Amino acid sequence: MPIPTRTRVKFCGLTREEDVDAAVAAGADALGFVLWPGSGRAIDPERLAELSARIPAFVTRVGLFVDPSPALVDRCVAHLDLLQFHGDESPATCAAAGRAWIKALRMRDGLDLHAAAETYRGARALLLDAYRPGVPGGTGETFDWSRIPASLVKPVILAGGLTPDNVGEAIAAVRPFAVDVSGGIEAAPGVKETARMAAFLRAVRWADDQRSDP
Ligand SMILES: O=C(O)c1ccccc1N[C@@H]1O[C@H](COP(=O)(O)O)[C@@H](O)[C@H]1O
Repeated sequence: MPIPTRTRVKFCGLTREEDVDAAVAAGADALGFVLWPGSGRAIDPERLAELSARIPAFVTRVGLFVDPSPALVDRCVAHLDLLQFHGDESPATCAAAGRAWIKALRMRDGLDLHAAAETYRGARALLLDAYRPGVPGGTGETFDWSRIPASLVKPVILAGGLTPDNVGEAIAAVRPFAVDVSGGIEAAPGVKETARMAAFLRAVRWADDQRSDP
């Protein structure tokens, strides 16, 4: 797929009205809500409905799940534009709700991204995150970006330990379709910092301006 000249930005793990409003005002393309109860950033479907209702058109509302029950997805889906799966979900499970979806892959040794892109060909993109055994994501850790092949057939959303300080380098190295950040814009789990969100977006725009793609 063509490399975008503007890297899309998703802020994930929002739990507060003021952070949603600040993220939209700052210019985020997508906002993520963690619907996995094991996370310190988790919200329930009722809270999702409240926060999602504040988000204007053209900002994508993303729900993050880890091996969810069909009932949980059912209760959330009306408030979401896109589903993000971080567990061991099969392609059929990801597609079952009838919403657009993306699949998160943790970069454990031996992962074949070309094969995964084929397996999850129904995904709108692959989100690549760091691997820590026993933790489904959101670790705040980076991984070796040189492991990402340039020729993947799916758009890449780069995640894992991104911050305002390293996202420019990450974009230069990977040229992803989008970047996704949670811990790198937080004061505490689920509590975002407006200044860090703005700094992250500035760093992305600066990196985009440096690009010299054909
Ligand atoms: O944020 C969480 O708590 C979380 C829990 C389970 C799976 C994924 C989770 N977050 C996602 O992980 C990546 C990287 O996060 P970070 O920037 O390293 O903190 C990102 O996609 C988050 O949405």
